Amino acid sequence: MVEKYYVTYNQVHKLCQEAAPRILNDFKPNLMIAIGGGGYVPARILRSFLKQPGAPNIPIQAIGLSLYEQLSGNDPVEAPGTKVTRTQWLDLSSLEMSNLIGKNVLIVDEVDDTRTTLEYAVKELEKDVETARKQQGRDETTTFSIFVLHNKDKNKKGHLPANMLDNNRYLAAVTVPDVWICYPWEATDIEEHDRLAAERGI
Ligand SMILES: O=P(O)(O)OC[C@H]1O[C@H](OP(=O)(O)OP(=O)(O)O)[C@H](O)[C@@H]1O
Ligand SMILES: Nc1nc2[nH]cnc2c(=O)[nH]1
Repeated sequence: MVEKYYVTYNQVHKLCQEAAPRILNDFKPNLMIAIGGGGYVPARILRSFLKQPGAPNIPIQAIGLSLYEQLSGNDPVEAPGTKVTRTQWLDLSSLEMSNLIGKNVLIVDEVDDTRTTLEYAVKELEKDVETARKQQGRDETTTFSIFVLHNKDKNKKGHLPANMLDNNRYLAAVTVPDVWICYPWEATDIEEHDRLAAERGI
């Protein structure tokens, strides 16, 4: 049986709060790309902590990527599928893509497990932005950084660009062992979830 860690909304909120100064100082994001569904809530919480007086909110764009499938009816633990499925992507022909050119883009997800999803997101976004940049004849560099709530300390199947890791453009709020993390937005009984978090949270 895989060990489960229960995380509360409060903990997620505080992890975003604690990470925000480093993100502002080092990544200086102009916009966030949340990987749905798990990246949406942290991205929205983070936006409030990244807000600078007098400046507008940092926009959040969304992509939907799915790799995991539920193992059995009521067990929250899921198994990785064989390929990443795009359930939502940026519109390549629209402002969405040209908005990324020359910007500091922060990719947000809740968990880095096998790293397959993040590898896919970074590769595909870099490729599409480069295509848009060339099409528009622009000469600006787009810089991607990553924020996740939890990174699992394990051998990764997926890989991130060396310059992203070398330049510290990857931030995990917490590094955890290879356990299954249960997030509050997945709970169907939040009171029970919070009870379990109090008993055996991180
Ligand atoms: O590092 P990896 O092994 O790729 O796993 C991480 C991904 O798995 C989860 O997504 P999931 O496929 O469950 O989709 P969901 O967010 O819509 O639930 C999670 O939200 C990450 O995106
Ligand atoms: N909820 C959840 N989703 C995941 N996707 C990959 N690993 C995990 C995990 O530990 N918890």
